[in-house]
Amino acid sequence: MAYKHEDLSPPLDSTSSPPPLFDGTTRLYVSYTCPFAQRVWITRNYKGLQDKIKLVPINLQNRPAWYKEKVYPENKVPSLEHNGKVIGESLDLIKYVDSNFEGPSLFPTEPERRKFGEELITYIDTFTRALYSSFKGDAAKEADAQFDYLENALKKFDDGPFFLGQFSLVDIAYIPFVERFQVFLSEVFKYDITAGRPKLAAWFEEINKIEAYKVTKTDPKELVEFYKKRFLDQQ
Ligand SMILES: N[C@@H](CCC(=O)N[C@@H](CS)C(=O)NCC(=O)O)C(=O)O
Repeated sequence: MAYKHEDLSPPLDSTSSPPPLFDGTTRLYVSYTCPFAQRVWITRNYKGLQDKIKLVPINLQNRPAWYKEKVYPENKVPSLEHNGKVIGESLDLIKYVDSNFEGPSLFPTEPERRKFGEELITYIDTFTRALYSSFKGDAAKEADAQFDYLENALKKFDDGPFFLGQFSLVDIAYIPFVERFQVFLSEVFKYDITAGRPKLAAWFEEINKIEAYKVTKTDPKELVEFYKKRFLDQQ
């Protein structure tokens, strides 16, 4: 199926009025640069739900007060307005969107693949935390350990280039963070995450061909500036 192109609307800020909340429209609130929101955005795109789930971008730096007051008291993105409720947490949301909407299934049925998929999804917080906290220390050493872990995981099922063979929620959970680490490690530490890791190289190449993901990618220059300030205290 051809990928359906959509124009992205500008983020809503403190001067914007709220959408007509709870009118039966399903809305996915995101920030275009948030890796957690990106997971749900990719899932929605891959399942071809552009017309069923309306994307509502929020400017997190200048947030509309109604977002916390009327939509999501946690005041974070992503959140999903569906069937009169609002739910959050990206890892729960990708499963929710996969199970409750039409489109290709993004989690296998075979028990061994499901179990491995759950393990990899559980590991992701360890993966991201270890890398973020290494930026002020030995980033290359930690990157070696974390990307070797992914390289090994990619060896488990060899009937496709993805973690569970075919493209799944596991790839979607990791890619927003791998995208950012790839850019930052390469730019600041001259570290190539795919060097000596053929499985990871193939995974990264294949995922970068997926239109549903490509349209969600973050601007690398802005990312480097943002991460330098946030993790290295550099202006
Ligand atoms: N555990 C949450 C994390 C979401 C999150 O931290 N989102 C950030 C943007 S990337 C946010 O909304 N931050 C605003 C805030 O914490 O006030 C998830 O997986 O959805």
